[in-house]
Amino acid sequence: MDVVTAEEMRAFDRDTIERLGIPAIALMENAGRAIAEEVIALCRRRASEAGVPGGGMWGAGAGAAGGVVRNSEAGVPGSELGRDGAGVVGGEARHVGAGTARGGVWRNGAGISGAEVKWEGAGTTGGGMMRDGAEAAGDVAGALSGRGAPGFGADAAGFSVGGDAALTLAGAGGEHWLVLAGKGNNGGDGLAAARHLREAGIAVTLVYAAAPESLAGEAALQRDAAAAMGIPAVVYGKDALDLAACSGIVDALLGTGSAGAPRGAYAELIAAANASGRAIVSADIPSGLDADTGETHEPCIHASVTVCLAFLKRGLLQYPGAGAAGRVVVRSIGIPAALAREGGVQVSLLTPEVLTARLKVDLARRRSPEGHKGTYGHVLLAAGSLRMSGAGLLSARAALRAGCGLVTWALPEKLLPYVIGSVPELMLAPVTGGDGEWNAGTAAEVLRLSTSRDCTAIGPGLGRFEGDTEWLRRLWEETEGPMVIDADALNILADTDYRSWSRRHPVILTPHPGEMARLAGISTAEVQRDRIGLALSYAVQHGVILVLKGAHTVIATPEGLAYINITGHPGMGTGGAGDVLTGIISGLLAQGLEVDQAAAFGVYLHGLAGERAARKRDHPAALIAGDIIEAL
Ligand SMILES: NC(=O)C1=CN([C@@H]2O[C@H](COP(=O)(O)OP(=O)(O)OC[C@H]3O[C@@H](n4cnc5c(N)ncnc54)[C@H](OP(=O)(O)O)[C@@H]3O)[C@@H](O)[C@H]2O)[C@@H](O)CC1
Ligand SMILES: [K+]
Repeated sequence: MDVVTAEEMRAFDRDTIERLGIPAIALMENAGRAIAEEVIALCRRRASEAGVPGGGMWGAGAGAAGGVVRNSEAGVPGSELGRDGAGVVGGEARHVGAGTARGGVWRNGAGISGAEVKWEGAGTTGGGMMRDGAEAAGDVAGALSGRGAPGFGADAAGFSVGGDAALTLAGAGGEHWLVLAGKGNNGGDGLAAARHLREAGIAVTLVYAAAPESLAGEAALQRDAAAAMGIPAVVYGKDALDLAACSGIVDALLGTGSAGAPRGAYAELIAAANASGRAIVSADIPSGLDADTGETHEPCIHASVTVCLAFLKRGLLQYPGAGAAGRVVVRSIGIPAALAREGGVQVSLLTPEVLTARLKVDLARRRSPEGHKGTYGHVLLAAGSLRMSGAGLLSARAALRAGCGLVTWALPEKLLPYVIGSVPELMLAPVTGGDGEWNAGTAAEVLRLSTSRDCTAIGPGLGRFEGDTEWLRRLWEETEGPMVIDADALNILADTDYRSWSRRHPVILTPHPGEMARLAGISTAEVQRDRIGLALSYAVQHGVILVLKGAHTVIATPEGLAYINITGHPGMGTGGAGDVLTGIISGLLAQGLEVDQAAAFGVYLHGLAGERAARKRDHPAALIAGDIIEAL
């Protein structure tokens, strides 16, 4: 699934309209319909959660409306893993559930679902929508075909008629939605949605943020169509308005054309919508969100559902924006997906589909029936010091669990008596250093050890020492095969301009945001401001694969491509989890995966294992790094 910037989105809009000749109003109509369908799906979900058959939530719905958000924020029903309920819903997700542990998360509603998920069926969030829809359609067909009447079996009925299930809501009369419309095309999308909601029997009131006369182009056409249908409208600041007096709110104030913090009436409406406690469905992005960076301006809509149009926007994957978007549904509006490929979109969501189709990873990790330990590669790990020997142990064990044939752990010799036997499958290679710390003189020993190894991982628990820059420089320039650099080895790099160092083989850097800040010479807050943008520019400028860890880890390549991972959960913020990731990536490299494959697949597997491990605990916070290894 492609992830775009606002500028890329505008180019694809233009291309579709001008080159393919699809009228802009057709795209807006499709957008409006998609938004209306998701509003109706939300009404159905909360009705079924409240045990009200078919809807009719108005009144009792006040609590339930807010409840969709509050419950998922508390991890219920969003996920037993305590995620914030922010998921991404989209077509490729249908590959997710099949045969992977991801299905478990998915069932809890914190995963990916989407338009196409409807075909996937039971056990998914989207499947819930479809079940409702299918039943509705079936009811109509059943009634019309005479099913149930004596002498007419279902198969005997030769004629049936289905309804427009996704735009049908039983008990719609109990709903009243406000559509907050800005004066741009985002507002136009909301106005188109209002007509479909009205058609479904839902009471709708339009709330214009600006004078309706200020709307232009397609948005003005939508304004006139809504008026011609007699949909009631108020103008903010002119007419009386109580945002709490409704069962839900469509946020169509600002989309990808917005710039900076919401101003004037827009800001006031956003604040009032958030304060209303009602469920909010955002058109394209929550108003107040920076569509590219994920920064949330003050104020920014806190949506229950965001109906993202055509392509996933970067800002919906980056925190805090990802937290403000709620459940994200990516809906097609008639802009061909191929435009993203042709347009050179750099960023993809790391789905199983992307792993197999774009990165050519064998998710099944098939092993040769005649394979032996030599077939699956040998990792050399230079890690651990007296006070941080556990980091080395975790990395080494994770590499073994990731499936490599052999791991040799090079460690200061004083550690040997303490770690010997703790992982019997490991080979230990003590290097000189009486005090349990690394020293500059060990470079030659590590180099000797590395000659017959498939990859080298350096850093977990390494510590800093006199002459460490020259030590790392030698390993960087002289080790054969790919290299993974983590933890203190990253801090060594941060203290020098290593771009002048020569290297014939690829390197993967795995910084957490603090290490990234040191590498890039900026603050951690600046790193987090636009993780995707920073990871991409750093990877390209430094010629490395960069794994920027944290919520939604970014994997960026020197060729300027990035993958955003959404497996994992906040319980994985625990000491040693990064050491485990280094081990997994190294273990995959040793098995012959290319650096981009090993980095992306490693991050993905690490998150999945974290999810599996957390499910075995009473609470995800109880997770420790060793649990992740055992869940691999
Ligand atoms: N054919 C297409 O293009 C398609 C577009 N689509 C949809 O259109 C959306 C993009 O539409 P858009 O480009 O019209 O911009 P949009 O987000 O509605 O806002 C612009 C308006 O907001 C105003 N404004 C800006 N910043 C502001 C602020 N901070 N605070 C207050 N006001 C601010 C600005 O006013 P100005 O400052 O110029 O006076 C301007 O009037 C996109 O997200 C998707 O939903 C889809 O349907 C697919 C087809
Ligand atoms: K919006």
